[in-house]
Amino acid sequence: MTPEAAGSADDRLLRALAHVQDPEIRRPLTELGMISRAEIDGGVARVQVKLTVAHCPAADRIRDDVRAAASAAEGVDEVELDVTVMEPAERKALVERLKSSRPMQFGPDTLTRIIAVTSGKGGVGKSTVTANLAATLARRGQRVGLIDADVHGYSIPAILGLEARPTRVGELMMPPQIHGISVVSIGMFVEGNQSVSWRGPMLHRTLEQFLRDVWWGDLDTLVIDMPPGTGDVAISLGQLLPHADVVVVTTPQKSAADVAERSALVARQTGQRVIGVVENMTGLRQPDGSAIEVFGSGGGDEVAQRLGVPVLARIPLAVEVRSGGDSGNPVALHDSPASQPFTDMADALSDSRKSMRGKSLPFSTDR
Ligand SMILES: Nc1ncnc2c1ncn2[C@@H]1O[C@H](COP(=O)(O)OP(=O)(O)OP(=O)(O)O)[C@@H](O)[C@H]1O
Repeated sequence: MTPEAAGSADDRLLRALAHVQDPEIRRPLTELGMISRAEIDGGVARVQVKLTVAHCPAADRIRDDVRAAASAAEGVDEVELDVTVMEPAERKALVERLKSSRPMQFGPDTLTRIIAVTSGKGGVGKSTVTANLAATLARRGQRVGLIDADVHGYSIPAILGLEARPTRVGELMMPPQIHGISVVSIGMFVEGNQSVSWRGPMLHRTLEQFLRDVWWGDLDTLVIDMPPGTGDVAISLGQLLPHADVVVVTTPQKSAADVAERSALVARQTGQRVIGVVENMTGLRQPDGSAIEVFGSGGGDEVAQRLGVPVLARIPLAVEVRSGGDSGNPVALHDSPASQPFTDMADALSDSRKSMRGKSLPFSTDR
């Protein structure tokens, strides 16, 4: 007899249900108090599920997963499922439990790798690079979170084809998921296509909330799309996440190198570790194999050299990269020549992680 099959029928049913996770909270329903009844009576499994909130976007998935798990339990021929919603006091108790189980989600000893993607100026493809990096890591089976902190140019939801907003469970926010990535964007908190004109303290509080009140679950990597430049958000995130790794995106244009270097220096001043440069919009490949250097050449090397870090990847201009972002299906979701540079970037980041472990770095401000 397998351990699963041991014990009373009700115990067996409960153990089978313990494999079902809440897709947003990413913990077993049994642990979250979401299974309020589980019994087997003459081959009929009667299960009561309590959703955390009414209109829970994950309700259908939870219902299907519970039904499948209960059906698979030994001695079950039929499943009767009753789906209700937690009482406010039950929800409050759950939120308290969740909060106390992770007092500092991304504190200095977090196991989550934090990668902040920054650039000197706008329009160099920082959001495109960030979204495609997140998609590449998610395709590799990583649990990936993405914060779109680009206040004035929030474009991550559009690039990923995401319209949903976070679900509130008491004081916690459950981030919507798309392509296997949990996403929170400043754009999800403003109506329509309005611009955000918040001042520093308001931005700081919002970022703090993203890190504290959003339930990210256990992430392997948290990727952050920073606003271009050296403004309030860069400083706030430097203070909130001094242990983040920073990647600088630039075009090959030499004139872009100065501003790109400045954004990296701000990151360093807050103690963040600049780990490399990504050169985007490198050459436009022609059918004969040659490339037109639309934005010149050498910008990535120039920034990398000044900062003393490697060029992690060079991403050519490609119609597929642009159209993937326009259609909400980033190119990195599929294997193709245009998605290969993002694979290279993810490999280089993983190598940089390995080579950094246990090493002290040549910059006094780096950790
Ligand atoms: N490698 C590429 N090939 C083709 N088009 C690209 C490439 N990278 C980015 N783009 C396109 O360039 C435009 C700007 O990209 P994106 O919005 O990612 O830039 P950004 O640096 O995040 O800008 P901002 O900081 O102003 O929000 C988009 O239309 C995007 O599709």
